[in-house]
Amino acid sequence: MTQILTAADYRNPAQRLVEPDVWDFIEGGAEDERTVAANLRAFDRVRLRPRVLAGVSEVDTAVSLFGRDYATPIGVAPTAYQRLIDADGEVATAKGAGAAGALFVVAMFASRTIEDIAAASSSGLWLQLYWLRRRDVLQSMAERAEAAGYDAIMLTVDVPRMGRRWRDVRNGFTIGGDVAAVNIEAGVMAAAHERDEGSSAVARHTAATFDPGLVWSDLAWLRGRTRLPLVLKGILTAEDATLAVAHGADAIVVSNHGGRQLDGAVASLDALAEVVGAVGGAIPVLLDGGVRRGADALAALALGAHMVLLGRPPLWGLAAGGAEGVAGVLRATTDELAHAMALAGRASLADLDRTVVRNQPTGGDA
Ligand SMILES: Cc1cc2nc3c(=O)[nH]c(=O)nc-3n(C[C@H](O)[C@H](O)[C@H](O)COP(=O)(O)O)c2cc1C
Ligand SMILES: O=C(O)C(=O)c1ccccc1
Repeated sequence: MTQILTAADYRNPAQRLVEPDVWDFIEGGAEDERTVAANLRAFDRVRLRPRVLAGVSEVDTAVSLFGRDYATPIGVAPTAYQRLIDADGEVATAKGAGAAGALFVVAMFASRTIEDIAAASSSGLWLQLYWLRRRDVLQSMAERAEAAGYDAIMLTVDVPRMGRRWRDVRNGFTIGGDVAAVNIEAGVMAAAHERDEGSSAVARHTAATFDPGLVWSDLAWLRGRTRLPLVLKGILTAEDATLAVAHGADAIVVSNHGGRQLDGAVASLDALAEVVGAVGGAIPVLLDGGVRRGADALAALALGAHMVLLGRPPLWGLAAGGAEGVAGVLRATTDELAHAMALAGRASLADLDRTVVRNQPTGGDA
């Protein structure tokens, strides 16, 4: 029995506790999973430049965003169907994130209601949406989020179609039993639940319900239907970062969807500098993909991220220990961040800048 000291320590217990096909759904990525690997490798390449005699008796990881204070800049990325791995699902995740003082982004395909999750939360919540053909469903979900006290809408823009996740196809993966996307009318979802050789449940979701015709000018429609800040998730280039700012995004997330969409896409960390450069401080930039330890968060924050989000690690925590496990993952990584900040001679997040990270000789994922 390994002691649980780090976020990664939740991974093996989690794998033992979930069904193999659910494990593959969580861990898997698109096609050859090269971008999954690249996200992790990019952090492994980072080398830090510690400063000394910097007075680090108090180290502060507090950050605020959209008017809300957080104890940590490490939050929980949106992941669908959390009841696949815990009976309480997103309600447990909300409790865990709240206990750690962390942001939790609730997925459109959550398996608990927007309102039940809000009732369990003591921290900031955002609601993630995909661009559905049924815009009335988008509008009503945005309205429900606003009424339930969510702080922002996050529109995921890197899924015009679902990435090909061969593990799920080979497993004939389906979402079933008593797990469902309870915030979306059953009629909208019907096609997603039919079994089909050569496809997977998640691929059928997109084919049946997502609108791949989404273009920049469509964003004004959503903008006009919610007072909440609008965050775009899935930006990897300076060009799109510039367009996001021009079209009124309130924040963007540098993300390749955890390597689950375009296999071969650039690692999130490797895309961060060009995106931050293009945004030029106009709006906050967040990052997800491959953040596993506090030092990873430190590197991303130093390169200009305002917050980082964890996708798979909170699911390991949720599977292994419910709300406590989610809080454990967030606390372990936040504690590592504070520790790394002290040893790097930077006592607050405001002290983190590019001088924390040594320039990479190759400058990318070579
Ligand atoms: C099981 C699983 C389900 C996901 N579901 C969604 C989703 O519904 N919406 C979304 O925008 N991103 C989704 N993502 C992507 C995550 O939000 C995030 O971008 C990614 O997991 C970050 O990478 P990491 O897992 O390496 O931390 C999902 C990721 C996983 C692993
Ligand atoms: O976005 C994802 O990665 C994902 O796995 C998913 C699954 C079901 C519905 C929507 C997204």
